[in-house]
Amino acid sequence: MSAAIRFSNLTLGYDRHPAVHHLDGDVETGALLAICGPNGAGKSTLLKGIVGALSPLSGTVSLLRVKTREIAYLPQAADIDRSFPINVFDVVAMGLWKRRGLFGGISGSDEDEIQRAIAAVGLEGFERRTIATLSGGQLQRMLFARLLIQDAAIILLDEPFTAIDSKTTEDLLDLVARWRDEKRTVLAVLHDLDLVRQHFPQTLLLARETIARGRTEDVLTPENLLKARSMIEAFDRQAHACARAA
Ligand SMILES: Nc1ncnc2c1ncn2[C@@H]1O[C@H](COP(=O)(O)OP(=O)(O)OP(=O)(O)O)[C@@H](O)[C@H]1O
Repeated sequence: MSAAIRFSNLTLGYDRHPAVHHLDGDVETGALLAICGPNGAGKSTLLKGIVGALSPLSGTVSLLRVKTREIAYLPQAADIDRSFPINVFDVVAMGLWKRRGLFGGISGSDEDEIQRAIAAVGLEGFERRTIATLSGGQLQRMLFARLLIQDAAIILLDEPFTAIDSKTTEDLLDLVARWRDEKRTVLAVLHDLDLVRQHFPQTLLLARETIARGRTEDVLTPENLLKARSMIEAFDRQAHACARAA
């Protein structure tokens, strides 16, 4: 298997304060990789680095044989402005713009594709509903329909199943399995370790730096999880000490 993403001594952060340190290694094409770790471990920061929303403080993240526009990214639900007056059909249609260009227009066959994606996530009949009127689960289904339309080689999901009921989670996990069968590379930030163990063969455990990566059953051991938690707690204590000294 060839690599899709390569990290080389990658450090990412904000205002020159590192949040992810010295990350090395490859993500294989077609991998189904969970990114786990305590709050503040740098998981979302890593996705932002991969998608190019955050430039490295040092080191590199390289996309191999894939262009940035071939990445689809689902941010945390909290990052989405639900007051924006737009309906479900138009949000899903936005998944096309990287393929068609901003002023490309939507053809009849595009409309069919959008309709199929809406049906695939179980939202038929919701096309003209504004996003403010959707439940949390319906909103997430809509965003998965947009990911389907993007037809991306690499798919990044940031806490896709948080606050989503078990039926919706199962339906969306079926789409993730479909992407795996299509040999797309999927990276998902997840907190539910049982779900990771059941559905994600590979895991990267982060605590600002790599604690472990590889087969999920080898990574999510009590020892590694304890180590990750202690590293984050030690870092937080340091940060408080610094703040007091300042
Ligand atoms: N925009 C930002 N500006 C400054 N610091 C930030 C910013 N976003 C995140 N951070 C900091 O970077 C660190 C890593 O945050 P990140 O959101 O990547 O963690 P996470 O592992 O995704 O956490 P969670 O599980 O809570 O979502 C944290 O200390 C956080 O406070």
